[in-house]
Amino acid sequence: MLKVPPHQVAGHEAVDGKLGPLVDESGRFYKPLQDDERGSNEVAFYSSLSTNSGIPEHIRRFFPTFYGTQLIEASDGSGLKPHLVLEDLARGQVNPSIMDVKIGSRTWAPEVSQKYVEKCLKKDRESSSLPLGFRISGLQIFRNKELGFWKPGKKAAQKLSTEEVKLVLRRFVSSNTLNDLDLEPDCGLASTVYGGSAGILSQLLELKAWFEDQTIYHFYACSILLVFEKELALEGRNPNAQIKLIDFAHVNEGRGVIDHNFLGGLCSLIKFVSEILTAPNEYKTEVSAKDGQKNLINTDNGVVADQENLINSGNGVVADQKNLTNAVNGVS
Ligand SMILES: Nc1ncnc2c1ncn2[C@@H]1O[C@H](COP(=O)(O)OP(=O)(O)OP(=O)(O)O)[C@@H](O)[C@H]1O
Ligand SMILES: O=P(O)(O)O[C@@H]1[C@H](O)[C@H](O)[C@@H](OP(=O)(O)O)[C@H](OP(=O)(O)O)[C@H]1O
Repeated sequence: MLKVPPHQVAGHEAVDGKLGPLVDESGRFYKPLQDDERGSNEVAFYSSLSTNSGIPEHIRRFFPTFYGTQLIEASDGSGLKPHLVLEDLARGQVNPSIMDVKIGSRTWAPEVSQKYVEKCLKKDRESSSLPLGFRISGLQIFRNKELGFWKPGKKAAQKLSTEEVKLVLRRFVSSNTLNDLDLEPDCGLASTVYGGSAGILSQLLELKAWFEDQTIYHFYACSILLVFEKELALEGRNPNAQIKLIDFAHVNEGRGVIDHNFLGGLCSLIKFVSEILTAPNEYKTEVSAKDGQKNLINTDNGVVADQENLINSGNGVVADQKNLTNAVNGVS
């Protein structure tokens, strides 16, 4: 039986009669091919990845397993449609915390139309993509069984300012239950999730080492998905923290040139994650130095003006505007 992915955090969604991905019980994720060249590009990328002997084995694990394409009933009722068949990265996870981080300060490939450049540039400007080289496309953070997930709307997630992105990266690995009384995230799970030889930082560094050398592909508008099971981390067990690259509709040939756009964004993400490990309390200092809530709320890109999207969190976690503002800013 195909169903809407229970843990999708960004991208096109199979809701309200729209076209989006589906999952089955055997652990497969079916992503519909978009009718334009984005669909064929993504198939071409996965096919090339499967056959390219230049990709080291330890790097292949950062990509979802690809099982080809299949005609299945599309979620929008339009009938049979070709779908990419991928490994479901949330399979077997009970309450996964997930963050989709779109890498690169520039999200369009060369030789696209001026209209498309303008569309992307607008989003890059309105998000942290330009200043940071990446943006959070969407996320969910498990709080606890009673409260469920903290899942801000996609639009609001994408408009987080630099300070808010730093806060959310801390919040992602915090063990406090993230309600409006939390003054700041405790980063209690940082060493288990971000740190250690199998942790997210170590994986990001491994990926970076490949990007410092590889000239096969240029990954425009591609994301790194960060996933882990918070409940396992809280129990002191291995939280299965992993990073995976997803969304290859805009991958181009590298033609002997390193992917400096992706590499720059990856280094920027690595820097923030490293800082959380070395100085988990630094955010507290920044907040007080900036007169706390007032300055953080009045961000220059209007995150808090987008309250409606944040409140409409899909699973009703954020109950009201006040909680939301506090949730985003980490202040009460
Ligand atoms: N293989 C996978 N397994 C589980 N979840 C996935 C997988 N691939 C993608 N997702 C989920 O779906 C979301 C969207 O994925 P993706 O970016 O590939 O779709 P998209 O519709 O092309 O997105 P966009 O509109 O941003 O281009 C991700 O944020 C993630 O939550
Ligand atoms: O992140 P959001 O707000 O969901 O917005 C989507 C996101 O920017 C995708 O990257 C984009 O697809 P491309 O990158 O492939 O252009 C898609 O365009 P679309 O609506 O034209 O499919 C947008 O709707």
